[in-house]
Amino acid sequence: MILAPEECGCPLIEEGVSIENSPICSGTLLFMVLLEGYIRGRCKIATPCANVRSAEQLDARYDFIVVGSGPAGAIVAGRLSEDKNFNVLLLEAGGQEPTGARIPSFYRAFWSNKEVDWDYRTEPDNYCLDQGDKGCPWPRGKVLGGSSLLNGMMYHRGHAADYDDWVKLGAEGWSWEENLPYFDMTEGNKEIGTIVSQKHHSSSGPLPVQRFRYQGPAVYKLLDALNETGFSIIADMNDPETPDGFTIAQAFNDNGQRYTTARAYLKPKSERPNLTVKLGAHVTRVIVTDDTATGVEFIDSDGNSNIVYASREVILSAGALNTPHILLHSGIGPRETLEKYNIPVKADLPVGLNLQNHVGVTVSFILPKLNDTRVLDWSTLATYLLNQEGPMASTSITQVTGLLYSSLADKRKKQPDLQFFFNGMYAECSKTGFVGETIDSDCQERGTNITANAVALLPKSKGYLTLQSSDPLVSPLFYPNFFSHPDDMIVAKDGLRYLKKISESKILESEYGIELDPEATDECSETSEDWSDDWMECMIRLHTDAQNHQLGTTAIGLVVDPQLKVYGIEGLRVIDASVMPSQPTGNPQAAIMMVAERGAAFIKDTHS
Ligand SMILES: Cc1cc2nc3c(=O)[nH]c(=O)nc-3n(C[C@H](O)[C@H](O)[C@H](O)COP(=O)(O)OP(=O)(O)OC[C@H]3O[C@@H](n4cnc5c(N)ncnc54)[C@H](O)[C@@H]3O)c2cc1C
Repeated sequence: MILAPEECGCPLIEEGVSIENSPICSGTLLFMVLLEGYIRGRCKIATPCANVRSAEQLDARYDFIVVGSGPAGAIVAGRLSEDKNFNVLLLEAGGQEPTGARIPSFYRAFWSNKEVDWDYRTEPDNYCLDQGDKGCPWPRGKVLGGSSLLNGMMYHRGHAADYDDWVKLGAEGWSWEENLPYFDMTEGNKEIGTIVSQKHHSSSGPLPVQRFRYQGPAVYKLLDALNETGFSIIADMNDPETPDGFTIAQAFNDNGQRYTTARAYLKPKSERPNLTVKLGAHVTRVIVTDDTATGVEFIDSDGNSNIVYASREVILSAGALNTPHILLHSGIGPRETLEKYNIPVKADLPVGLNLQNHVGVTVSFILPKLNDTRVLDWSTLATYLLNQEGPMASTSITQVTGLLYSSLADKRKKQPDLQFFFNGMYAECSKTGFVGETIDSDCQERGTNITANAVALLPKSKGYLTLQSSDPLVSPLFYPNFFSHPDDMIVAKDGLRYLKKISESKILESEYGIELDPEATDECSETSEDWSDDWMECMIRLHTDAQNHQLGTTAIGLVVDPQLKVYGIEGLRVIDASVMPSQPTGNPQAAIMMVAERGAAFIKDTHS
């Protein structure tokens, strides 16, 4: 490993998965090996003194056991351990945060890497047909920081009407006004007064939020094209006065790096002796004795089974796909499922049902007037290493997003039901680091490839997850039932009509010569006219965009009460995306963090 000649204050430990063999940049490439060494050797990026370390030994008993260190679990463990009287254990199945994941432009680099991604897939049905019969990919972080280590970092609180919908679904006390102070508790916005207003943001929370340090010409060209097409360009998608339009999103990042809740809320043991973090601890079940959760069972990284007890509460924050899995193996779930797998029933509850996710469609375009060359090279790397600036400090055109109304939306509610994303031109891979290296050497004439997504934010289709084995280490089965409600298809097609308009912009035509990518559209274009109704349906089935915003699997009112306590079981709460009764209309991490702050406050109120 090549170390920078800086003094870090703590030893630089080589840990966490490397980007060298990332599927985005397949093969071991000398340039990427060198880059990995440079990144790990930079104190400002590796921050060895601030990192949380995994405990070697555990006590037999803690006051609280929190399962999962994603956006929710890290906040719960962090907040509870602020009280010196509480002894808190945080168990996380995954390992240390890879240093490379801090680089915004590498945000896709760890997807499908089984060392940091649960790498789930839905059961095959009539969607995501471009995946063959493999279902839709659902990346999920299995690592300190959870899915906030794999995500696009966009900061969005959703709209007031989203939370009014929660109240209607039984989440008493969870209205927009009641949630606002908890949104504020998490957010450390660094652009108040410049990009966004104090009225809708807070600067006092521990999680830094701001635009990426780098935008670049492609981002501004795209915004010009959107403007030309007639869409509003807004400064802040969290401002209720400008609910629809396109913007450069603010994101969870600081000093040119991704910032996870684990990094913001969990402290090294030296700073917080009452907080113990154990990595590589895969929790298999909650131990329930006489209707009370008394501890958990987990398998450690050596494959040994362990039990650890909780004097006060067990809190499940393993995410919307894994929390219900743990509950089912603990005997909490639909009786029929539990009996099928000979799991003694502790509480007959609809765990795993009500699975919801945003869903839409991906369209690929080529830009023949733009050379198919890599953004990452020696000069980009040098800029990043010196000042954490340049293309590596951003997610390229992915930082642009938009919220619009479909034909089915009720505009009076100021709750846009379509979101748009763009992908491509990332500084994420290079073989040699030479300026001008082409991406696809067989097809240099083709031009740069980008994709755009239109996503339904209030889908009416609901799915479920269930067990496929009595072995808790075997993943559950996911049946999202995408587009089972016909309205969702109408909304997705409206989204495609917007994308058509955008792709016809004069700016995109004159600057880039934009056209549909025949490789990704031919299958539909052979049977129907481009952008016709049939073509759109074909595209939606083939190139389904199954988002990563799963929630609702242990919803308030169904499985937990409004204080997030599991019905019928003492000492057990769920605090993560699972409890959200319906979708926020936007990226959900900010809302999940709000849920975590509220959940931690409920626990403190109960036990202080
Ligand atoms: C690719 C991708 C892009 C996204 N982009 C955005 C975005 O730009 N903005 C946004 O707001 N949201 C985004 N999201 C969504 C957001 O990241 C998730 O909704 C959020 O991370 C969920 O938080 P959580 O705490 O509920 O669960 P998770 O983040 O999934 O965390 C759960 C944690 O629990 C651990 N765990 C699970 N099972 C066990 C077990 N049995 N034992 C021990 N530990 C366990 C996991 O390893 C994980 O660390 C994206 C998600 C993905 C995957």
